[in-house]
Amino acid sequence: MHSAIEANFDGLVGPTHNYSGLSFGNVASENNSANPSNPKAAAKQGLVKMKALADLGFVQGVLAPHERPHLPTLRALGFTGSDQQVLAQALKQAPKVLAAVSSASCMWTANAATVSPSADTLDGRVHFTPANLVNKFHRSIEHPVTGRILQATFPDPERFAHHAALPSVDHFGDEGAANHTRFCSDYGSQGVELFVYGMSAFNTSLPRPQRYPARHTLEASQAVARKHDLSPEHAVFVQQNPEAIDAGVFHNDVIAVGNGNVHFYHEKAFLDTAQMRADLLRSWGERDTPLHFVEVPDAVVSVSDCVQSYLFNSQLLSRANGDMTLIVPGEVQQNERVWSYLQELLAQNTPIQDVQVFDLKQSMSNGGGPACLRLRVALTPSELAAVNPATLMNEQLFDTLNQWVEKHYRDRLVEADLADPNLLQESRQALDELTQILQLGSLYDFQQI
Ligand SMILES: N=C(N)NCCC[C@H](NC(=O)CCC(=O)O)C(=O)O
Repeated sequence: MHSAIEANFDGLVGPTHNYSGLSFGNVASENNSANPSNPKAAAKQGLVKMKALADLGFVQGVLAPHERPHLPTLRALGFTGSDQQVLAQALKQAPKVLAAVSSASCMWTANAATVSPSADTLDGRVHFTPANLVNKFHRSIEHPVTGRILQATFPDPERFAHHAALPSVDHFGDEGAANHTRFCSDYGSQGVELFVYGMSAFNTSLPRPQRYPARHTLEASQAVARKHDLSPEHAVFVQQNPEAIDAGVFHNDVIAVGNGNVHFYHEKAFLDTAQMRADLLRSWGERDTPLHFVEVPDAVVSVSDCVQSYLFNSQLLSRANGDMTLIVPGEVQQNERVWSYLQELLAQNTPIQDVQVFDLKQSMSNGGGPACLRLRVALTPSELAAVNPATLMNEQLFDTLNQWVEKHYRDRLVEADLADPNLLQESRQALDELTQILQLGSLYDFQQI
C-alpha cells in the first residue's frame, strides 16, 4: 500500500557558522557570544543526524544554506566600494551589522516556513509560506532566498503552492514551523494544525512577556492559515505562556513537540493548557485513534531544565510499527533530572518508546536543537516523486556533502574573520558547487551577476 510520509528537510550548516550573540531572548545565543565556532564540525554534526534518519528509513532532505556575508544587504545599508572595502568598512563602523549579515542562521529550517500538507488544504496542494523572521535583523533577510530554495526543492506548481512571506513588520512577526504542529491519524488524512503565538499585535488586552520579545503574533498565524486555505475547524490557535518566553522559550518548539496523535509538552508551555486540550480535542473529533497528551509536570522537569537541555526540541518520529522515537540532543543525556524523567517516560504506556541521542553541540550553542534543524513536509507518494531528487539524503549524497564540507569549510571562526575577503570567496565557491550538487539552478545573488 502506498501512503503519505513525513519527510524532514534539514538545513545544511553554512561556512560562516559563528557565535555573535544576535538573538536577545535566546539564552544559548547570548551565553556563547564571541566564542570561537567550528563551521566544519557543525556541518558534519548536522549531516550525521540526517544520514542516521535516512538509515532508519525516514525520508530526509537537505535545504541549502544562504550566501553569507550578504553583501547586497551591506550595500543597501550604505557601504560602498569593492566587496573587500565594504567588508572592511562594516567591520570598523558596524561590527554587529557585519555579524548579522554573516550569520548561518538559515540552518534552523524549522523557522524557514510554515508548511500545510495537501490533505489539509482546499486546493489539494502542499502550501509553503516562508517566515519573515522580522524580530531579528539577521534572520529577517532570510525569507527571499528561503523562498527560492523551497521553489527549487519543491518545483511542481501542480502539487506545491509557494506564497510570499507576510509583510515584514512586527504586527505580522512569523517564525514559521517552530510555532506550528500538525496532528493526524496518518500523514495522508485531514490533520489538525496547531498554531502557537507569543502575543496578539492588535488585541492589547491579552498578556505579553515582559522581559523578552514575543517573536510571533496571532495575526501572523491567522494570515498563514488563511493563505493556506485551511478549514477553520481544523486550525487551532493557542497562546504561549508569556512566563515561558521570559524564561528563554523563544519558540514554542523549545517546550512542546507534536507528531501524529501525540502532543508532548510542558505543563507551563501554554497560557491556558485546559483550553489547548479542549480546542485540540474538539478539532480532532471522532476518530479511530485517540489523541494522546503527554504533559510533563513542572515539579519533575522545570522550565529552566527545558531551556538548558532542549528536551522538547526533539524530533518525534513515527516508526513503521506504530511506535515513536524521540531524537534528542546530547544535552538531554547530560542533564540528570531530564534523563531520568525520559527513562520513566519510556517505561510508561505512551506511543513514545525509544530515544536516540545526537551530538549537535555546535548548533545547540546558538540555541538550535534537533527540531530547529528540520522542516517537516508530509508528502503523498506522487508529491514525493515530484521533489527535486538531488536534495534527498542517501549514501552517495552523504559522502559527496562530507567531502564538500571537508574541502571548503574552516574549523575555527571568530567575529573578526567575518570581514576576511577570503572567507567570502570560499563561501561563494562552496555554494556555487553546492547548487550543482543539489541541482538548484542559480539562486544566490552572487550567481545573478
Ligand atoms: N527553535 C527553533 N526552531 N530555532 C532555533 C533558532 C536559533 C536562532 N539562533 C540564532 O540566530 C543565534 C545566532 C547568533 O547569536 O550568532 C534564533 O534565535 O533564531
